[in-house]
Amino acid sequence: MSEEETRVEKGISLDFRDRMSYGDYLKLDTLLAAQEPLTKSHDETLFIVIHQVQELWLNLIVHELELAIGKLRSDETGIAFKALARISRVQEQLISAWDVLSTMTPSDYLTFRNQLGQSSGFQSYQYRLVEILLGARDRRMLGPHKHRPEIYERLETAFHAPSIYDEAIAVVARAGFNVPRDLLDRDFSRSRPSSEALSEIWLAIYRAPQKHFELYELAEELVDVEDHFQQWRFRHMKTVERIIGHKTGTGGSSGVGFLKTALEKSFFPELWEIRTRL
Ligand code: HEM
Ligand SMILES: N[C@@H](CC(=O)c1ccccc1NC=O)C(=O)O
Repeated sequence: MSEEETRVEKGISLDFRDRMSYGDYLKLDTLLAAQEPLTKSHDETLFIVIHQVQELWLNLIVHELELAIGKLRSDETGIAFKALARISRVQEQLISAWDVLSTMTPSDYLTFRNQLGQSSGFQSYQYRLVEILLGARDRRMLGPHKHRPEIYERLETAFHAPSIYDEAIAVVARAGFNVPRDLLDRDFSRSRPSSEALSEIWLAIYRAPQKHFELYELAEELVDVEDHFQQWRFRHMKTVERIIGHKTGTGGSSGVGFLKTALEKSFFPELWEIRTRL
């Protein structure tokens, strides 16, 4: 073994020129060149970084959700649980990022808000994809992505496929519960009303957790993810109120009023509804 090879083996190579380096591997030049404020406003850098960090975490959430959906389908529930637990931890990061953005005051934001034109969070396709993978089925939300065919197709594909909740319900059916056929064989692109039959099944699982431990754990992992999702929505709404009050949004909505109505949406209604009845 040459002297250089021995050094590499010990992890102390001194010659980095033609080897993979930290910056190359992480594409840091690209990553750190991606903060290009449109104004000289000091706080615009914070605004850009917060959004970029959120999009990076959303990317990981999509990656983990797609894994979890596939693993539930093949009854590898342990791997799906691990992915769902990781998603919850990532969501904690997303939620605490609002604390950083809250250091921006209304007057700070108004120094560059005009430059944002009509762009808004409505155009975050990763956020929309996460909602769709969790089970949201509101076709109107695809509209802002029509001009980007590849992204639109990805959203459409997820829109027509079973969500994580649809797959969880199929796991429950395969475990022997009498899930109505119309919940299993259905047009997954349609939202469905809350199902009393499904609530009864979750009630049975929650009343005998030891007997159905895997399903009970699955349900609680899902509740954790929705709980965190709602916390994110709430912190977004409150941060927006704190920064722009009740001004209308750049995306054309009423602003805070719209964000408050989004708080009423639930991905897994039966899992929340049964809690009163236990
Ligand atoms: C100063 C900070 C922010 C303000 C004032 C703000 C304001 C708004 C408003 C008013 C809306 C409604 C759409 C509209 O009419 O514009 C909206 C939607 C949205 N915003 Fe923000 N936002 C801020 C920061 C963020 C950040 C950091 C993210 C993270 C990626 C984000 C993601 C979203 C998403 C995903 C939506 C769509 C929500 C839905 O359809 O339910 N926003 N935002
Ligand atoms: N909707 C915001 C603008 C906004 O927040 C925004 C603009 C451009 C890129 C990302 C944004 N963030 C999320 O809504 C506003 O009405 O001030």
